[in-house]
Amino acid sequence: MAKKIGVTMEVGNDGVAVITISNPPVNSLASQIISGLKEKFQDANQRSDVKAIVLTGNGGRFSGGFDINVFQQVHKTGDISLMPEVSVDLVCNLMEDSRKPLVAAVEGLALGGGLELAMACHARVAAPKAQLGLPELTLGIIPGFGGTQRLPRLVGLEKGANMILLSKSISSEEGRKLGLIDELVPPGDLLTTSRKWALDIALLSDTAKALVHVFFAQRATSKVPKVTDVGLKPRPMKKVAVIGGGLMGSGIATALLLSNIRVVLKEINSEYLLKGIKSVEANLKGLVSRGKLTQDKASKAFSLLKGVLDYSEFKDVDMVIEAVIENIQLKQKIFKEIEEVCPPNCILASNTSTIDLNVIGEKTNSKDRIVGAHFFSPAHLMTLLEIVRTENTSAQVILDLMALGKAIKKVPVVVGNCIGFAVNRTFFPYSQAAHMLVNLGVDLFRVDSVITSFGLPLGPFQYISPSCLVVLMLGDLAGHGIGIAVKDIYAKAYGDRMFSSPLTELLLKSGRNGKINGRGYYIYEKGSKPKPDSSVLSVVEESRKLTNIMPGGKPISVSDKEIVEMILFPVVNEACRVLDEGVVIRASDLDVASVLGMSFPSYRGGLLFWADTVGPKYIYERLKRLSETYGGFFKPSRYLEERATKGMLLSEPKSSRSRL
Ligand SMILES: CCCCCCCCCCCCC[C@H](O)CC(=O)SCCNC(=O)CCNC(=O)[C@H](O)C(C)(C)COP(=O)(O)OP(=O)(O)OC[C@H]1O[C@@H](n2cnc3c(N)ncnc32)[C@H](O)[C@@H]1OP(=O)(O)O
Repeated sequence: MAKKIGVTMEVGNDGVAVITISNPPVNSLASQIISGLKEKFQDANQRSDVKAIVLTGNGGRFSGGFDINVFQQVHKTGDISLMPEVSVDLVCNLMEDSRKPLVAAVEGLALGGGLELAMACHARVAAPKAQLGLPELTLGIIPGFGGTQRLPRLVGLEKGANMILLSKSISSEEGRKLGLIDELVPPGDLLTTSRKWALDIALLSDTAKALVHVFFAQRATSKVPKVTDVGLKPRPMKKVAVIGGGLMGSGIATALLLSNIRVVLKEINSEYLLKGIKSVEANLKGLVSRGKLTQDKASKAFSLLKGVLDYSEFKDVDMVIEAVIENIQLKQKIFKEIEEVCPPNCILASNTSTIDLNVIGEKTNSKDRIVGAHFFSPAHLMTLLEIVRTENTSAQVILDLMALGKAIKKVPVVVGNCIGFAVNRTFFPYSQAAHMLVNLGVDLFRVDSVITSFGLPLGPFQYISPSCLVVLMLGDLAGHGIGIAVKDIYAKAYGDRMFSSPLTELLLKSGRNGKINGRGYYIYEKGSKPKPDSSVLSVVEESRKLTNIMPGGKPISVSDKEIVEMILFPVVNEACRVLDEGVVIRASDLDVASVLGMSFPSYRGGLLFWADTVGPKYIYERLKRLSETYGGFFKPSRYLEERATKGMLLSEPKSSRSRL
């Protein structure tokens, strides 16, 4: 059968034009191939439906280089005009200067002009064991498609010169190591990966879309209807009192001091007060040692701190931030006291992450001044500040706290008052789902590994939601005793969709309280990475016996993708309820909060942006099937069902305004 010679172009639904060289057996660059390439590149650059271009060779070979027969003809005839003009108009103008990204998909071999064409592309994806080289000197010529310039820039001058002067080829594996090849994939994935690369370079990638979304979403958080658009001006916050010098209180105090705000730190006795002051000092020292703060600035900040054991310094404070333990009675007592001792316009804020603010302020007559200032631990480092408003909180107070948040380099996100507010409420199913999977027989270290591969910095068993008091079954980092303390509060509010696992209690009973005492699911030793503690598996087995949810007593078999879905889809589901109840002003606020508060990968755009890329319909159907198998924990929310069935995105604004 006559061999098919030519250059073809196919444009896929993804907008990628695949240009293929066909000239068996080595796809040598004969004159008609070169003219064909010129024509296709011009066409691809002109077509509006083409977003990016992939160049490849037919028959498992990219190209063996320029057609040596032409050289032979020139030798015979002396007619140099037989040499097609290629370097400038093809390689430079049409390829390197292409307005659209151009990726070479290299298989088999790319030699001489073949490799030179590949190097004129913006990136190169190769299959294993491809032969790459510039053997022109074996023909008595030098590389004429720009290879003498591009190869050394890609692999370094020494290696490049060596390859050219010795006509030495390398494999695509070595090319990957040297930077000549950008990604190595199996032959079957070559075109798919090359297309993705081409689109990524075109900045049409999901990653680019996600990060641009987060950029604008973060700026949108400063627009709060009826607060920032009614002509109010924020009042200066020169002196702030922090009640409670524990982990959160000392972190909050540090954040305030770093922005030159005078801080009065109150504790109940001198021992706790000294501890709190030492914690602030340690926070500042830590910043200095990490080069984030000069010693002078640290000393100046520390000089603005005053420790007290009573309210004598409260008479001229602009704001009080309560940061004591999550005890309702204690908080109510404190709020009653500060209402009496503070100026009448002083803002009365609580750092609570769990308790209803209306309950906290129950014994006061200052409902308009009560607000949540929910920091995330470590409070002097984490940038998210949830500003929790009740239906009584005044716009001025919200505006003042937003301004203070910005002044101390936080990203304030205004949210509504419910158990867990926005982030903690949304993410409480995160750890519970992980615990369910482990009780269903899935290896807990695998769960952590899958979730970190998805993009969260730590898995649910090592992770802690940064506010320290967030989700019911906390990871090692916060200490498991805390998680149990808030469990009942969540159970009361969201009991219909919770999974209760004895694993945390069993872990505590076995003397493992997480990083606090060096052992949790992992072993923590100073200076080394946490190591999975295989001895914890006996505790896991005990939990599995108690919950007895493994079908037929046998561990379930799930793929990594299913693990991600079983853990994050319930989180998306709860986010839908948060949207439905108007706890956030807009979906993108929750994206920002998920990224800054839970370290959800920003390159996925935040929780709801990611969910919309997965597709509400798919999420709804998966949760429906999971709820049929595993019960109400996965039951799709009304909002999700509605959006899925109407083909709407989760992030599309509700017709009715949020309750904020
Ligand atoms: C003299 C003119 C003066 C003017 C000079 C001005 C300079 C301006 C230059 C402009 C363009 C320059 C572009 C570039 O820089 C120059 C080049 O690309 S030169 C070519 C570089 N490539 C090579 O040297 C590769 C040579 N080929 C091989 O090494 C091997 O063939 C292979 C590719 C590794 C495959 O090996 P095998 O699988 O063993 O197969 P064979 O070797 O048997 O070959 C099969 C078959 O293909 C023919 N063939 C191979 N390569 C070419 C080729 N590049 N052009 C034409 N034909 C080629 C080979 O002859 C066999 O043919 P068959 O015998 O089956 O008919």
